[in-house]
Amino acid sequence: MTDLQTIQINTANNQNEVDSLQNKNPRESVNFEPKINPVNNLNANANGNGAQSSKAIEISNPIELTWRNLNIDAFVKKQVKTENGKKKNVTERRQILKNLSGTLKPGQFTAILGPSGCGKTTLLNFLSGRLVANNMEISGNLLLNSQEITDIDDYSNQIAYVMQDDILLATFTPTEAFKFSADLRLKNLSEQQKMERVMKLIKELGLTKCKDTKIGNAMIRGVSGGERKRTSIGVELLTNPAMLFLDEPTTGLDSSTALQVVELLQSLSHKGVNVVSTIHQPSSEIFDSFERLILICRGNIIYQGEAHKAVDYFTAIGHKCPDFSNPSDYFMKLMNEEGLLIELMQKGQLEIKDEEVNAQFEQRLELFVNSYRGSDQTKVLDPTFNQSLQKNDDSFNVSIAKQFLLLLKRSFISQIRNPMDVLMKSVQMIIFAIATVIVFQPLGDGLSGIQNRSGALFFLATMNAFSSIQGSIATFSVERPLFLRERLNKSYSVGPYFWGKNLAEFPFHLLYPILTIVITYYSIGLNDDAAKYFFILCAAMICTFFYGTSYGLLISVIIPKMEVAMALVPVLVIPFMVLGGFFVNTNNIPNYLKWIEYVSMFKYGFQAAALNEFDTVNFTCIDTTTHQPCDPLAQLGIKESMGANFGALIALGVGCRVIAYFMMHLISTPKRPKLNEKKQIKA
Ligand SMILES: Nc1ncnc2c1ncn2[C@@H]1O[C@H](COP(=O)(O)OP(=O)(O)OP(=O)(O)O)[C@@H](O)[C@H]1O
Repeated sequence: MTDLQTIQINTANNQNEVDSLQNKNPRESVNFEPKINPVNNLNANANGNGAQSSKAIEISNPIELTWRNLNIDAFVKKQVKTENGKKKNVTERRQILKNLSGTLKPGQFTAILGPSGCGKTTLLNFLSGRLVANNMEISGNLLLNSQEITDIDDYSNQIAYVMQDDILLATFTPTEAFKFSADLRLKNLSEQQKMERVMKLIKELGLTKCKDTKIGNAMIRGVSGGERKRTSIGVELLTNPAMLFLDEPTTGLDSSTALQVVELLQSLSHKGVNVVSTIHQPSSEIFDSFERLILICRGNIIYQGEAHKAVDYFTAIGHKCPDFSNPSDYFMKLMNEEGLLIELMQKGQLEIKDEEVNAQFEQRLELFVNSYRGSDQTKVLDPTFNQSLQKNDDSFNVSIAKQFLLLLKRSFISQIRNPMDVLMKSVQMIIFAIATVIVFQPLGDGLSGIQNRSGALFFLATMNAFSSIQGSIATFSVERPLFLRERLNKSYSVGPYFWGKNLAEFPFHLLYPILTIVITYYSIGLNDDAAKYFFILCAAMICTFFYGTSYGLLISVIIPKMEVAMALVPVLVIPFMVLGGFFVNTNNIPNYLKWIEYVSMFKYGFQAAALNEFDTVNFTCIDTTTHQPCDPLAQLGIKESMGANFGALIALGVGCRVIAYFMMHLISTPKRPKLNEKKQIKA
């Protein structure tokens, strides 16, 4: 690498630096020397030495992102009263971002600040290609290295996004999380190169101390909040993105951890990454580490430029930040109606009305917007880079087969690393099985024998169906954010995830039903004429469990919130149970409810179990209606054969999984509003 290519970027306004970047071969990798590297300092502390680590982050194609006259409107429905006093639904256009122009340059750390609801997240999500909404209209121009583009998503392999919440697999360590991401996304590197990159990144991010500690969650004790955030950032840095977006990365962290994270972002920018972050309530130390600052107020930019010049700028327009106070706190007060109200009250205006405060705030905002538009800040927003960038090809990084193997392995490891989960479910099943033994043993003979056997078998089917549905909802609901994040990253396709997950969970889906039958079968005295009856009941309960997990998976894919899905379980399951052939004789079910009976996992599970049980057991009782020996199967109204019951359980289970698979596709490819596409809105 030539000296010219090893550049320290501080501000891209320096024309020499811009020229050198533009003239270099785009395929060649530039290793941006950090001006300061607090992460290495962190490292040095963690490792007890000051050795400089070699760099894992090398930016090959710097990205400069520019937007002009950007307007984002949302169409929202609201109710209004008509002249005759009636209520009417109308659709209102609400301006979220108002004619914004701006630029984000490589080698800079830009912070976006503004009060809640001002449009920070909307801007960040639009610029990163993550804006998801079907009620938005967007107009304006978007330029990437001076080239007009229509969709930033076409360049998503050069852009990374770190969400506000750290969505990581709790049972994995930072090393494993990085390695998994590297295996999926870095197909051109050998195993050794991938491992080297992972280890370098761990070092650069100051994660050496906790590299083999589980990431953890509320249930599993794991790494600290700051380490988790740095792991989240690291997972996105593995692909050497030229641009990094972060949504409120310091939220929920204590001040010193937040500062460490911001210092990490600063050091990344010094390596050439274009770092952009929304930040909530930065301390003055954090504010000092911003290079560029964008202040947004009610959808308008009111400051865009070097962060350290912001205080002087606002002083010049009549708003001096008091000495020794945090500039970001002061700006937040300026951009907030409540801030103005406090100001007015401090000046003795105690009786001021809300409308008056709002009017004064509007005046203040107008002053800010006009001053900004007339200032030098708007004169330096033109693009300065013109190095061409390659669009993504649509292929995944590794083959579908490799994705499947990696996801299968991860799912399996995640299951066995969660012994508490397996233990809790097993204990639950054991308790239910013991309860069955206590209640139903001995089963007896005659009419009561038939009743007890039917009851015991229906209880076994119910136990397996309920626990499988609830377990499946809990599993996917917890995994859902991770699945969505990885899908947004284009890490893998839905198929490998789906098959990997299903296959990894399969052994556990055998374990629970077998456990219940092993405990109950001989203890309560079910059909012991031949061993095959034991195995057939096991198979019937496994198929019931399979259908239950499939149905639970479908519920959890359709209903995003686990609490809601769990709360709805009784409504979504009890009808199947009531019409499952035990409580109501199948001959008595009205036609319009028959469809519930036909898809009931309780019905087929119970019927298969009953056919198995009553195949050979003879009862010493006489049916009072027919005056014939009792025929339990006829009494229960069972018409389907054993094969039909097994077939129905498997077919319905597969059906639910197929629908769940397509729903997974749907939820992980959300609709994004297109730039300059007019929206047809019904009045
Ligand atoms: N799809 C949408 N439909 C209607 N209004 C929306 C939509 N998305 C965002 N908004 C509104 O746009 C405004 C800006 O939202 P945004 O999430 O960008 O704010 P923010 O500055 O990030 O706020 P916070 O700091 O609280 O997250 C808010 O008033 C929000 O209610």
